[in-house]
Amino acid sequence: MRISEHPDPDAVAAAIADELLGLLRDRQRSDAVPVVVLTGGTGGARALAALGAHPRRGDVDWRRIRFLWGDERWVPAGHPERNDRLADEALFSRVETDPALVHRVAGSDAGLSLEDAARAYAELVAGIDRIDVALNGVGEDGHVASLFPGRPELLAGETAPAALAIRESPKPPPERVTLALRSLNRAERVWLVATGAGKAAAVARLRADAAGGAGPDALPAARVAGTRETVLWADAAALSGMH
Ligand SMILES: O=C(O)[C@H](O)[C@@H](O)[C@H](O)[C@H](O)COP(=O)(O)O
Repeated sequence: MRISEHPDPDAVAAAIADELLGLLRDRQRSDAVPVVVLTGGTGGARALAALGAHPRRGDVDWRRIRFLWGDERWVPAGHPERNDRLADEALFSRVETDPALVHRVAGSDAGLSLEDAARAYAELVAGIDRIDVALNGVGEDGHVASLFPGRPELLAGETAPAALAIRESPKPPPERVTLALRSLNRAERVWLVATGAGKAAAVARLRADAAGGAGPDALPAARVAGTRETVLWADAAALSGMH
């Protein structure tokens, strides 16, 4: 795991936006349609805002980028608590995307059960053959997406569905759809985002878990790793737990 340390949360977001733009531009230069998995949370929101405000956002064709979400809250489409709403407000309002490539999880008002929505998303994700970057905010308990410590979803191995229904989430709202670990781990690059002193304990533990081989009892944030790279984007406060 590479650690990219920055002075504060805005500097972390700016650095992620810079690197992501460069990656998207390089992939499009080789005629690819890059695939990015977005995240919720304040870290994710700041990164999206930095992207949407980036002076070089015009260097990429946003209509030729495929977007997924690492997780989504089971609330109606357009609800303020939706993770895709963060992207709508911070980024998609500033660039032109192709809605057919923006893969939103069904809203709880779509007439599907939570399980059916998770199954539908799993089928969609299973059909995507390459994921370039998966952005993951890290929770204070070391969760990523809606994969929380000690939950059975973490034990679901390679035979698990690509996306899962989550009930009784310790982080409200209680019901969510999340990508499974194995889906996040298909990403070439897994980028973890953690800022603030509140994340210091989780960051210290995830670094130790990752260094120790990230067995089944490791934090969820330690169990995600890109096939090409894993980067922890953090500020000094979140990294303060190791000194
Ligand atoms: O749906 C969600 O809540 C997010 O996807 C979640 O995984 C988030 O990224 C972490 O909880 C970190 O959130 P903060 O960056 O706000 O601490």
